[in-house]
Amino acid sequence: VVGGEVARPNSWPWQISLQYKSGSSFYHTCGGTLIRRGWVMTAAHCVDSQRTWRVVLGEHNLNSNDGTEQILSVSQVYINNGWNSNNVAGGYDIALLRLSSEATLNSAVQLGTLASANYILPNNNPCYVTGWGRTSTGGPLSNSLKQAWLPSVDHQTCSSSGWWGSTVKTTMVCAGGGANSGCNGDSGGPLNCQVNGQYQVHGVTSFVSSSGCNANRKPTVFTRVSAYISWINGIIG
Ligand SMILES: CC(C)c1ccc(NC(=O)[C@H](Cc2ccccc2)NC(=O)[C@H](CCCC[NH3+])NC(=O)C(F)(F)F)cc1
Repeated sequence: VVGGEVARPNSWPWQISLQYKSGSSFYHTCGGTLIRRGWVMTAAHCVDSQRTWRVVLGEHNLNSNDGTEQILSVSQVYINNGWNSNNVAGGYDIALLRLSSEATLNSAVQLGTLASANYILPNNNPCYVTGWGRTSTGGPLSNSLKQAWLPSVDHQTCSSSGWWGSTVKTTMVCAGGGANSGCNGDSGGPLNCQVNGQYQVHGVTSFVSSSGCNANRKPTVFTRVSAYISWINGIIG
């Protein structure tokens, strides 16, 4: 997350850290959202390689024991069939992870509320991007979970010339476009938007401009969760 601030610990209790094993250690690579006690939603581009994954719930500082963490392994990865790892602009950047056991829900670990099927955010809807991703283009990951104010940008604006043009599809959500943005390592995490006074998950962090995470008029682009509700329900039942 570029800009914004360190979040109050566990204030986004559905945010997870997706980590891969290398040698005898695990490393943060992406974010995700706990959507059922045994299921996590993330980006397809996070899990389209063969690795050993684990999910950390109730996490705040990646490098210290907060006392609220729950570490669960991943038993199955379901990548949307439309995903093409050679074309992030094609969309379908969404995947579900079946956990090996169920999370214990408490004040630090809660389920995210998904957007309603087919719901389209109005322009400039209040949203926050959250994650442990780079804090500047090419910079380091954040040790602690960060949040940044990132109002939605409607498709008409986001797909206009000077913005993303036809790279952005209607199955995506744009947010930001100024000094704040998501960045590498935030992938797969939630775009948390306030609808009817409740924070709901409307996006899965997908891509930013290769000329820089917070490039002007290149909002962070998210998979539009409301376009995939029936796919999600078909898998998790
Ligand atoms: C033209 C279109 C097909 C397109 C292709 C690629 C990108 N962006 C990218 O590829 C930038 C590159 C980058 C590196 C370092 C710093 C900033 C940006 N990376 C990204 O946007 C990666 C996902 C890449 C998916 C494909 N492997 N996502 C993210 O970093 C995140 F966190 F924002 F979700 C954007 C658009």
